[in-house]
Amino acid sequence: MLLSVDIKKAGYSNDSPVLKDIQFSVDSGELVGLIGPNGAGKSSTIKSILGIMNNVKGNIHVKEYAYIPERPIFYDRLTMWEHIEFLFSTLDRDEEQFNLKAEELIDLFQLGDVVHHFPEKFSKGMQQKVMLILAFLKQPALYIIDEPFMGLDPKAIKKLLQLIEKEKDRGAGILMSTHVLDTAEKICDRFVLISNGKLIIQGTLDEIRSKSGLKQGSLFDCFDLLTESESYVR
Ligand SMILES: Nc1ncnc2c1ncn2[C@@H]1O[C@H](COP(=O)(O)OP(=O)(O)OP(=O)(O)O)[C@@H](O)[C@H]1O
Repeated sequence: MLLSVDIKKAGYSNDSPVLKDIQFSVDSGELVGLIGPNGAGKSSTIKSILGIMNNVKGNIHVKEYAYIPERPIFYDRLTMWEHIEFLFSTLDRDEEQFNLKAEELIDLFQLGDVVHHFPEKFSKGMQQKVMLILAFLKQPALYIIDEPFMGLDPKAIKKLLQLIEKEKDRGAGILMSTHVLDTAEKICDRFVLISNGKLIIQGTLDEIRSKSGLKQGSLFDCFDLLTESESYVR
């Protein structure tokens, strides 16, 4: 198991939890989609896993990971290549192979012309590509990816999906939060649906279809139905 989450309660302050009873796991070779409406608690779940949420009750076990945030963050005085060199200095890898892989990824995302520029000055999509390059260079056991599809152009998305497939074949696990349900439906092995800080349902698309009574439904149809009935319960 690369990630196991058992959150009893978590919140930004002690007295008002934003997450309650959230349990799921990610195994080797799996892509798990973390989905839910705005404000459902996806980012808070990810923050709890990263250990940056102060008030978490429960148990979270996580193997070595790379986190790809929705809003990229860089060292403002380092060029893109210096970020790559810095990453190398933290890993125990063969330099020649690492640099070859770096060049391959830079070419793949067509950032060769700006390799010695500061990512701070890049467009949002270019910044996201740099984050992806750094994460895929690290080759961790687990990837935690926060909404990768919003800033990337369609070609970059296709390349990202190919990289994800390769990493799954290597045995990596991936937890990915997203609102892009038609893409999620095609690529995720399982889904964890949260709403109002609670786990509504989890499983494969077929399991979610049968639990929601929509045998032919799309992920969006199931999501729509399940989050609607959730608000009736409240
Ligand atoms: N820094 C914060 N301080 C206090 N409350 C917060 C903070 N960030 C988020 N929240 C609250 O936690 C709840 C869950 O928000 P979260 O950001 O986890 O949702 P999300 O599912 O990631 O939403 P979105 O799809 O809009 O990104 C919301 O009620 C939100 O108001």
